[in-house]
Amino acid sequence: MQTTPTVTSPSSSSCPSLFFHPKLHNFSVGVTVPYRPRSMASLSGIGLGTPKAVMGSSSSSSVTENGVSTLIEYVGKGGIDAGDDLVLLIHHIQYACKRIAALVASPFNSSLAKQAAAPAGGADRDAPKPLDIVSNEIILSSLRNSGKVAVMASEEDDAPIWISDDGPFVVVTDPLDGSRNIDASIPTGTIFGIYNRLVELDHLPKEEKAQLNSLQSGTRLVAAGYVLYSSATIFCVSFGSGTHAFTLDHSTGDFILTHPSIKIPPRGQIYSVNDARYFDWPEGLRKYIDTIRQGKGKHPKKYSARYICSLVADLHRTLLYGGVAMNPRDHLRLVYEANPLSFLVEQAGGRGSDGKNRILSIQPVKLHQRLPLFLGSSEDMEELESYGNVQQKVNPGYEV
Ligand SMILES: O=P(O)(O)OC[C@H]1O[C@](O)(COP(=O)(O)O)[C@@H](O)[C@@H]1O
Repeated sequence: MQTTPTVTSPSSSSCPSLFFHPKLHNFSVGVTVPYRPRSMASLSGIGLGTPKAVMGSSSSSSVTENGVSTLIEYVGKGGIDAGDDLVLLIHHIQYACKRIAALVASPFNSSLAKQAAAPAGGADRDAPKPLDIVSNEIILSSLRNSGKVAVMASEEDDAPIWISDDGPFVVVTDPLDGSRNIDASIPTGTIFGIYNRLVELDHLPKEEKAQLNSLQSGTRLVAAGYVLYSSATIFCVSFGSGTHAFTLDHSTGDFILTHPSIKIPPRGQIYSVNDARYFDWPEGLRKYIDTIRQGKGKHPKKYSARYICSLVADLHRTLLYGGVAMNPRDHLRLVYEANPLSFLVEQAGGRGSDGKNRILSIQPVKLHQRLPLFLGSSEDMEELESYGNVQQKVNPGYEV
């Protein structure tokens, strides 16, 4: 029998002391404490410009006199002023993600990374691993502690969990994506999307309103983000005005704005797909990949392949370098993977599609709905879709 490791609440003394915790630091909404880096020397030369240059013209400055902005300053009153409720929620999400970052990197948790016990009839490559379950518990406890969440819908739970009647937000999440490769220290990530609670559904039974609140269309996202656990821990987020990435400064426990207003290049030179599946692909997708590999597409350069097999990591690279990241079979989930990531890509100037339709305009009908996913540079996406038949219908199930 598989035992689920217990997760202590963030307020317990087992929290790594390195990390900022709202309760321990007497966090109170509305009070903005300017970030004071411990050592400015360690921050010089990281490419942070003047406040205006850092924030772009559409946002008010969220950068302190030191020229450095933390995630919390960015969302707070000195920055985009996302509202006290959302600031508090983001505070708790970033705290949870710092705990997950510590967990996936810890030498003491290698047993947690192992595959879940194989069920009778063979191993299920999609079965949750203990680290998935612990990460889910970490996120859930942070959302509960925020007091700002009505419902959490997670990849790891069969149904959404109703948390609080008066929480203003709904959170959808994949707590630890890419965990199948974690034994080899491959990058992993947390994905989340935030919606407003639909107050018009308040009168419904909990189960029903939990479900309907979680099935909101991606066009209604208030914010979305991912946290990449890799050589750096990166919190990439959008509140509907650009996509911005913050890198964890391990010396202070703060996420520092390092990639303001990310603009995905309109055209890249990289495609990202599991091309061992080539012979299960439809004609259109084969032709597209064959064409760009040979430099015979609209961009007269030979494309390179990169595939980590970890969605957050593959998307992060695509956002920065351009190109297209895809999983053409019905594998990735609309609600807590495709929608939040498409929101981020669109906010960076790119596109998210199932090969035919814009992801954000697809109405979810069930929580764990799967679909083909294509994310990337606008020109690459347009060229890909022009091949028509790019969705992989053959889905035999793959062992690895
Ligand atoms: O086996 P495929 O089709 O290459 O799928 C790999 C994809 O599956 C994922 O591991 C997600 O699958 P899970 O949500 O089941 O963990 C992604 O991180 C990765 O991009």
